[in-house]
Amino acid sequence: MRDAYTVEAVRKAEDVLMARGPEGALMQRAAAGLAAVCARLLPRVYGARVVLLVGSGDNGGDALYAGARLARRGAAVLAVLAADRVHEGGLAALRAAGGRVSADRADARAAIAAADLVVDGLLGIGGRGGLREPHAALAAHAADSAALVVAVDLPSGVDAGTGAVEGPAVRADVTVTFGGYKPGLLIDPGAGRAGVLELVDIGLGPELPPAHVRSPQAADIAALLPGPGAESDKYRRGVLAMASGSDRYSGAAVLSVGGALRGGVGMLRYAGQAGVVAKVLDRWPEVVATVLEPTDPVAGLPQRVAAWVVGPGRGLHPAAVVELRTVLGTGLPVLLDADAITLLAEEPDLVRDRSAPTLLTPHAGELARLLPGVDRADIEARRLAHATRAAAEFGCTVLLKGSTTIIAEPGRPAIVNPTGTPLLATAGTGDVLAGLIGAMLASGLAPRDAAVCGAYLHGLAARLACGGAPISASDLLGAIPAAFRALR
Ligand SMILES: NC(=O)C1=CN([C@@H]2O[C@H](COP(=O)(O)OP(=O)(O)OC[C@H]3O[C@@H](n4cnc5c(N)ncnc54)[C@H](OP(=O)(O)O)[C@@H]3O)[C@@H](O)[C@H]2O)[C@@H](O)CC1
Ligand SMILES: [K+]
Repeated sequence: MRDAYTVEAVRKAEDVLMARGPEGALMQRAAAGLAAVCARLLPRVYGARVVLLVGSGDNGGDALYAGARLARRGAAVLAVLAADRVHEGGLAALRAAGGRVSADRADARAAIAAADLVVDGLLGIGGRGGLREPHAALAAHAADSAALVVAVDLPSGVDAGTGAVEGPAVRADVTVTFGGYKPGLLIDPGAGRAGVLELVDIGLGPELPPAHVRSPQAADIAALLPGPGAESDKYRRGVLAMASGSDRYSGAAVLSVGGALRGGVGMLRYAGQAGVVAKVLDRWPEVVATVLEPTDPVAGLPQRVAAWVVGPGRGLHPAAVVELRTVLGTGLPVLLDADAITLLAEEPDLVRDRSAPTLLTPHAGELARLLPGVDRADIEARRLAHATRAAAEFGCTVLLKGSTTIIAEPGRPAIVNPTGTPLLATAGTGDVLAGLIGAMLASGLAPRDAAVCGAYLHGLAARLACGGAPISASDLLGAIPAAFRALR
C-alpha cells in the first residue's frame, strides 16, 4: 500500500522531529536519499552534467545539498537560481564541493539543453498555484531537454494535496519524495507529471497520522481477492443479479454480464427485455435469464441473490425508476452505475435513506448530476475532493471513474487506483467495470474492497490487452483472465 499524507500532516510530523533532533538533520536525510537515487539513474556520476533548478524554499535546499554530494563524486554540477534568495547552507555546501552557480537565463537554457540530469528543486510542498516566472521558463527548458528530470519531493507546479495543475508544471521522469507520499503524486493530473515514484524514509513514520489517501499495490489486491476454495460451489462464490442494458443498448448488457462472469461470479441472474435477453444468452449461455414483462417490470426480478448491479444502458424510462426503487428496497449490496445514477439524481433519498451497502460508480459527468452547483470540469480538476464529498452526502461508497479512479467512503482514507490508463477512455469499458465489481460484491467483499479490486483488475486488463495499442471493451473482457493470473 502506498500511503499519502496531507501537507499539514507532513509539516506537523517534521516539526516534532525537528524539535527533537539536531538542526538540519531532516534535510540532510532527504538530500542523501535524493543524491543516491540520482547517482543510481546516471550511467556514471563522475563527469555527469547535472543542473539543479533551485527555488527560494527548502525544496531548493534539498536540491543544493544533493548537488553537493554529486559534485563531491565528480559530477559537473550547476545550480540555476530562480530566486534572489535561496537556502544559504545548501548554496555554501554546493560551492564548497566545487559546484557552480548561475542566475543568467541564457546560461541556464544552454546548460539545461546539454545536461544529463536536471534536478527540479523549484517548489515542494510550499508551492501554490501554477509556476510563476522564471520557474515556468525553467520547467519548459527542462521539458525540451533530453536530460532525465528528477523532481525533488514533487514536480514543481503540482498541488501536493490534490494533484491539481494550474498552469505550467514540471514533467518528471522520477520523483523522489520524502517521509510519505503526497496525494498529488497519486492523483491525475499531478500523478501523470511525477513519473516513477521513489520514497525516501526520513524518519517521519511514527509521527504521521493515519493516511489521508492510499494506493494499493499488486500484493494488496491479491490479498483481498476472493479465491474459490476447495469446497466452493456456485452459491458460495456468489449469485449476482443484473439489471443492465435494454433493447436499445443491448451491448451494455452483454459487456456488463461479461465483466461479472470474467470476474468470477458463481452464478449470474440477468433480467431484461426479450430482445436483450436473447442477445445476452447468445453471447453468454451460462447466464440464468428472465424476460421482464412490460406490464409489470418488477415481477420477474431475480430473487435469492447476494448482490445487485443496476444501470448500465438500462434507460431512464418510468419502468427503470420502479425497478431502481425495488432493488434499493432490498437489504442487499447494490452497485448503481450509469443510468441508475442519473435517475438517482432525481431521487437522492433512495440512497441517502438506505442502510444496506451501496456503491455508486459515476464518471465525472454523472457525478456532476449528483452534486448540484458543480460541473464536470470542476470534478476533473479536483477529483479527490468531489468523490469524498459525494460519499459523505450520500452516506455510501463512491467510485469516481477517470484518468485516476478514486474510491471514497465516509470515515475511511480515499483509495486511488494505480492501474488506470487513458486506453480505458472508450465506450463500454464502464459496463465491464460494473460487472467486474458486481462479481466481487456477490462474493461477499464490502463495497470499498470490491471497488478497489475491480478497478485494479480493470486497469491491469486494459494494459495487458493489446500491449499499449488502442483497445475495445471486448478486448478488455478478453484480458481480464490475464489480469487475474498476473496477481496470483
Ligand atoms: N520541513 C522539513 O522539515 C523538510 C522539508 N523538506 C523539503 O522542504 C520542502 C518544503 O519547503 P518550503 O516550505 O520552504 O517550501 P518550498 O516548496 O520549497 O517553496 C516555497 C517557496 O516557493 C514560492 N512559491 C510558492 N508558489 C510558487 C509559484 N507558484 N511559483 C513560484 N514560486 C512559488 C514561495 O514564495 P511566495 O509565494 O511565498 O512568495 C516560497 O518562497 C519540501 O517539499 C521538501 O522538499 C525536506 O528537506 C525534508 C525536511
Ligand atoms: K520540486
